[in-house]
Amino acid sequence: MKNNNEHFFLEQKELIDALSSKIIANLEEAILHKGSASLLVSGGSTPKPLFEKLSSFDIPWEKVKIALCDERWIDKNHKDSNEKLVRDSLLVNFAKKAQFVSMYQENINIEDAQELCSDIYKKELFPLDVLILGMGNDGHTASLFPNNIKLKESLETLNKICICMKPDTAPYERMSLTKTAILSASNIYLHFEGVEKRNVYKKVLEGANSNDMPISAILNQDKKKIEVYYK
Ligand SMILES: O=C(O)[C@H](O)[C@@H](O)[C@H](O)[C@H](O)COP(=O)(O)O
Repeated sequence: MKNNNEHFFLEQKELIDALSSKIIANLEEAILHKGSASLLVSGGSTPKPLFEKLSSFDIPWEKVKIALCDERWIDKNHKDSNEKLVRDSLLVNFAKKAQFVSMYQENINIEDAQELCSDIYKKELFPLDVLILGMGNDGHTASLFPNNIKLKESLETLNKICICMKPDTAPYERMSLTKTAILSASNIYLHFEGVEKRNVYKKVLEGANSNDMPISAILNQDKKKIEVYYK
């Protein structure tokens, strides 16, 4: 693997302790240097314990803006909404004071919302300080899905920050950061757990095609070093 740093753990607790400490250190450094920080997180089931741990650190969260790498285009109160997950598990404890910047825009067609989301992210969150990606068993990351009609554009565009995609293999239309936007972040983490995902990761290390496994486009590049935390 090109530039990346791997951190393998046998226990979830060890992984969460190590990853959360790194993220908190990045946020504190950004706050020290710029007076504020942005933290971009992913949804799904893996990050919940990490979110809970992060929320327990007593840092100046009022100077931190939190947002999503990708969102399902459903009501904010829907059980599968990533915003709901973040509000319920990260914007609690000390992190209650952080500001959340929504990706989901109510009553707007997802196609029409691409530009609006890009503008909001540019104004509120850029430059991105810390970004955490997850990975699916099919090799998707954020909402960049394999063999999708919009995948090529999402991996190649240099101008767009947000792009919408309708996965063939997962429910709901999604809004996602593009590859360019993801790689613009100063500190990029990939967090995954379990044997199936370790097998996907192995295929990516062997050079899997990014059309089949979009995470390959993030890991197999020379622009940014990715910190990979896994068990
Ligand atoms: O909204 C989403 O679905 C995500 O942001 C997605 O990219 C996620 O990180 C992976 O699908 C892993 O999800 P799990 O942790 O549930 O396996």
